Formats: sequence, structure tokens, C-alpha cells
Amino acid sequence: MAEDREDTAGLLRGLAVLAGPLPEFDPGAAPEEPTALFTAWLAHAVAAGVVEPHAMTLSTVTPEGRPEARVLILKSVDAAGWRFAASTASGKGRDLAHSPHVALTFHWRELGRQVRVSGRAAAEDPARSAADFRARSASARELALLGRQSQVLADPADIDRELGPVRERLAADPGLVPTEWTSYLVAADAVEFWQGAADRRHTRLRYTREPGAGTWRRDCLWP
Ligand SMILES: Cc1cc2nc3c(=O)[nH]c(=O)nc-3n(C[C@H](O)[C@H](O)[C@H](O)COP(=O)(O)O)c2cc1C
Repeated sequence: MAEDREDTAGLLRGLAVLAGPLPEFDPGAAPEEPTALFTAWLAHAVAAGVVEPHAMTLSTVTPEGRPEARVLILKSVDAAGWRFAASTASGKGRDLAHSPHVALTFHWRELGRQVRVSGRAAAEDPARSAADFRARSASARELALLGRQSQVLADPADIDRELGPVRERLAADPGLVPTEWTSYLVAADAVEFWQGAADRRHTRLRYTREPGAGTWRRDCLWP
């Protein structure tokens, strides 16, 4: 066992990180607000073939004050902020009902880039939540209608048993939307763009929302 752990340490030490080639990032040319830069970096990630560039880590705070993190899909981003969708009955939904404070972390490893968003998540109006739900694939809608996400599953066959009635409900009412399904908008207080470099002289730019002014302060950070 101890030998396995030593082997693992050696294996990890031998792995490359930020091997490149990595793109340049000039913070001096960055736009005044962060969603414009995020959109440009996202487009770059898509064009560069980054796998699942819209997968992000959503961190929340539990009612006990502990951090929880899980990977989720980004639905959209515009000047108002970043959007994702979830059930209010899920673990993340319960956390958000207790505390709106969230962090979103994107890692685009092929480009050596990370974006960290911190802010507050707010539920959007039911029409937007319904539109999000109806745009999901049939199987994603079925599973969401089943609910129970993150509850203990005693027997995998229970899923098939409960899917039957859910499919019948959806067939009878194709526009059906569970009341728990919610689109959340994250309005950021701070956003950090991190461009890794092979020599570890990473380039970091943090946007911080100026209270009341609706403008953003930009600071470069030590690597
Ligand atoms: C690549 C990837 C994408 C995922 N996308 C979603 C998603 O869009 N919605 C979702 O509820 N869970 C998604 N998950 C699963 C979540 O990480 C998590 O397990 C689930 O939402 C339950 O979390 P909760 O108990 O904290 O609510 C994804 C996981 C991965 C690895």
C-alpha cells in the first residue's frame, strides 16, 4: 500500500503541467468589463478545440457554512452575468436557497487558462426557467422530472420503474416543466483571468466591481 502511494507520488511528479504552447494574454488590451473578455476567451477555447469549454465548477455554501463544489454546464453569458439551471430540490438548489454566494471556475487546460467568477446567484423569472427546461434533450427532461437528484439510490431498477410514468406525463403534456426547475443568473463581484506560462510567470487580471458605480476596477496580480 505504502509502495503504491510512493509510486503515485512519482507518477504525479513526472506529469507535465502548462507544457504549452500557450497563448499570449495582454491585460493592457483587456476590455472595461469582464463578460466581454470572458466571451472572447470562450470563443477562443471553442475555436482551439478545448473539450467541454462550457463545463465549470460551481461552488456553493451549505446551510452549515461548508463549501460544496460540482461540475455544471454554463447555459449563457451576457453583460448581466453567467447562467446555469438546476432544480431547487437538488443539493445545489438547497444551498442557493440558503446563501446566494457562489464561485464559478473554468479551466481550459489546452490553453493553460483559468477564469474564476465570484458573486451572487439569483433565480430568474419562470418564463426563462421554462424555456431552459424545454430546450433540454428528452432524456434530460425525463431525468429532471424524476427529481430526487443526489438522494440515495437503493436499486438502479428504481429509475426504470419511475421513468415509465414520467414518460407518460411528458407524452400527455410535452410542454411540462417542473416547478423546481430554475434558471440562475450569477452577477459577479469579481472575475479573475489567469493565463499560465511554462516559466510560471503567469499573467493574472482581476476585475472587481466598484460599489454603486457600475464600473469595474482592473488589477494585475502577482503570479
Ligand atoms: C461534465 C459534467 C457536466 C455536468 N452537468 C450537469 C448539469 O448541467 N446539471 C446537473 O444538475 N448536474 C451536472 N453534472 C453533475 C453534477 O456535477 C452533480 O453531480 C449534480 O448536479 C448533483 O449535485 P448537487 O447534489 O450538489 O446538487 C455534471 C457533471 C459533469 C462531470
